[in-house]
Amino acid sequence: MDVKEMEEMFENGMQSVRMNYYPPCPEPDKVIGQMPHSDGSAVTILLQVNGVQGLQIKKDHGTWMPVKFLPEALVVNFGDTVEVLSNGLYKSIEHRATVTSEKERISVGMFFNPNFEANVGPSPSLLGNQKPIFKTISMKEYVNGFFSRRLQGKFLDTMRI
Ligand SMILES: O=C(O)CCC(=O)C(=O)O
Ligand SMILES: [Fe+2]
Repeated sequence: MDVKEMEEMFENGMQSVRMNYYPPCPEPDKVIGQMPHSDGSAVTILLQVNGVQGLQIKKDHGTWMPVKFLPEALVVNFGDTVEVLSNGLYKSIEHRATVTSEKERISVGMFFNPNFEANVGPSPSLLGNQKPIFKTISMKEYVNGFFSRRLQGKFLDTMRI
């Protein structure tokens, strides 16, 4: 991606944090900590605070795979913004959080986003002569759209052409 284009988009970018507390549940199979979703961010960095496993990612065939907890490690994933920017080349991973019957679980997600002057759409410098598969919308519309729906599935599906 053209450096200038990236700088314009991400300089003074919006960062946000979500702190998740999942209490234990006597019947963990009947509940979900966090619904399946992909993040709206460009990049997410997740800290699993207290060593309890619970994050799962959706693999190609729709099967849920646990992400092994590694002490002192961060989990890094792409969100919808990178999938849109790359015109679908890099996928935002769908994930969910499960709970256990024994112990609470705590995680902290840091979300790295474009600034509010930016537009979110396929990057002109990456696109070349490919056909864009996503619409371009303002970051304000993107954030409003993302947060006015349930955290479920992939928000970028609403941007497909
Ligand atoms: O708790 C986790 O492991 C995942 C949290 C998450 O997906 C989020 O906050 O967006
Ligand atoms: Fe997430």
